[in-house]
Parts: sequence; C-alpha cells; structure tokens
Amino acid sequence: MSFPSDDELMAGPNALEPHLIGHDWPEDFRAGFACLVGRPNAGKSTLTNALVGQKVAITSGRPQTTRHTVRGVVHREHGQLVLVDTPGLHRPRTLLGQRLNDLVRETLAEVDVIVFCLPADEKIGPGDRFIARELTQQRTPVIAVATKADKVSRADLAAHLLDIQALGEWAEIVPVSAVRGEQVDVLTDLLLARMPLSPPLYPSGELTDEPENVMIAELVREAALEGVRDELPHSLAVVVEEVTERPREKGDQRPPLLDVRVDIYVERDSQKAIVIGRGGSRLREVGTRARHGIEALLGARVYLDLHVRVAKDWQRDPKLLQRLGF
Ligand SMILES: Nc1nc2c(ncn2[C@@H]2O[C@H](COP(=O)(O)OP(=O)(O)OP(=O)(O)O)[C@@H](O)[C@H]2O)c(=O)[nH]1
Repeated sequence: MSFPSDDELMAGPNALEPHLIGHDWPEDFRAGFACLVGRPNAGKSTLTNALVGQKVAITSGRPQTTRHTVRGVVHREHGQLVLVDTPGLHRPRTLLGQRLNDLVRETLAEVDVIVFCLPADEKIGPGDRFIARELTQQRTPVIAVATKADKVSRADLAAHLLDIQALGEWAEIVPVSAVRGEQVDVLTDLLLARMPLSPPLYPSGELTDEPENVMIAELVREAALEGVRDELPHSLAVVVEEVTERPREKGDQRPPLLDVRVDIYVERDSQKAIVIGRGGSRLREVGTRARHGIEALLGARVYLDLHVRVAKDWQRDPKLLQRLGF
C-alpha cells in the first residue's frame, strides 16, 4: 500500500493523529497492512485476536457481515501491523457472494501481505484450492499458516505442511496455534518484515477502530447463530438501528444505561421461527447472551431490544443488500 504524502498525513480521513505528527519513530520502523483469508472456520478471527493480543474481533461465525474493516493493530517497538479482516473467500453462488468476492479481491490487492489460513485438523479441500488459485492471481506476498496446529500430532502437522507447500507458491509456511499462543510471535515477525518502511499508521495503544455498531451487530449475530449454524448458514443479517443513552438522575453513580435496538434479518418465515424459538424462548437466550457481550464491550448497562424480520431473498436483492450495509 503506497504511503500518503505529507499533505495527506495532515488532513483527510487518513490523517495521522495530531499527537503523532512531529514525533520521532525509529528510522527502520515498518508499518503496513495484512489481511487474513481462509475458508469459514479456518481460525482467522482467533488468529487475529492472538496477533493483536486482546479480544477485539468476535470469534466464530458471521464472515458475511465483515468486509473492509480494520480488525486490530499490532504494535511493536519497530513496527506496526494493521490487520484487515476479510470475509471468507468462497465460490460465489449468490449476488452477495459475488460482491463479497470482489471486495476480497480489492483487499488482497491493497494489502502488503496476505495470511492464508489452512486448519491443520482438516484436509486441504476444494475450498482451499479455490482460494489458493485466487491468491496466485495477484502479486501480494502470501504467508501460508497451518492454523490449529495444537489439534494434530507432529507427524500429521508435517504432512499438512507438505500439502500446503504443494498447493502453491508461498513466501513462507508457518504452523501456529492461536489458542495456545504458539508461534504467534514468529508469525508476527515474518509479517512485520514484509511491511514497508513507514511511520506508524496508528497511535500506539489503539487496538481497533471498528465502529461499535459493527461489534454490537457481530455479538448479536454470533448469539443468534449459536447452535443453529447449519440451519441458518448465511441467511442472517443484523442491523443496529439505534443506540441511545437514557437520561440519568443527578448523582447516579451507576454505569450508563443504553437502549440498543437491533433488527435480525432472515430470509424465510421458517428461519424466523428458528431464531425466535418456541414461545420466544430462544430469542430471549440470544438476547441475554448478546447483551452480556455488549455490556462488556461498552462498559454500560444495556437494554437490548431485538426484532426478527423476514427480508425475502435478501442475498439476491441489491436494494436490500445496500440497506443491510453490504
Ligand atoms: N484448538 C484450536 N482451535 C482453534 C484455534 N484457532 C481457532 N480455533 C477454533 O476454531 C473455530 C473457528 O475459529 P474462528 O477463529 O472463528 O475461525 P474463522 O476463520 O474466523 O471463521 P469464520 O468467521 O467462519 O470465517 C473456533 O471454534 C475456534 O475456537 C487453535 O489454534 N487451536
């Protein structure tokens, strides 16, 4: 990614934080962008969290809601790595899939390095080969990572690494266990080495600039998919309609109370029934689970108002896609 001019650094949406301007950084400082790709469940979110060193992305599920979003910033003394999480590449079957793949391609071309996640506990399959073909069609260097290395024996891991090697041309191949934190530093160093010389892109200490609403939507989506992922694979979108703070009595020392209104969109009535459950029981659980996450995220008390709506064939309707933020 090309580095902005001085004028651009001082103004515009990519402006450096004012307190950074005029500050010194080491001459050999490197900073740039990386994105993680891999089929669903490959361990991308978990690895993002391990790299950043703090839970910022929400693990599991919902690649369909995240696009060109900064997921976290890895700060080191001599470099900075901005992680852009991309949706899982997959064969386009719907308009949504097609659009996401276009976005993915855009992201791949713009970042400085790509991390290709291939879970060690699963055989390399057609999905991985599809992604590998995409990756070889562009020039950004790719580091192939055997994720979930802790889940297999050494011999199986070695075989997996050989399979990865046979799959394409990779700048590096590294086994990593994000859950155990094994080899995460090795991967960080390899990634930083691929970054261009550059001043820091973010003030230190900043882990993510992801808008809170996206995080709220992901927490609700994660909760809504829990246990019914097979029945509702990609047919679920979440829109945060409104977040408002309730007025407080003077002297009230308790954390603020927020009203959070969220719509869950599904494609069919049958799916709506699944999300809501018998007598609304499941939706109440979804609400409770999501609310705990949102309260932890925002440091506030939350009243969560969830609505389930049917948006027929939303994956194929460009207007609806736009409304849902795609
Ligand atoms: N044992 C083990 N499990 C892992 C590791 N990394 C991820 N997992 C598990 O694998 C599952 C999927 O991980 P995610 O990080 O959500 O995968 P993802 O690629 O972001 O998934 P999508 O969002 O569906 O694309 C979760 O249940 C994780 O806990 C690892 O290093 N070791």
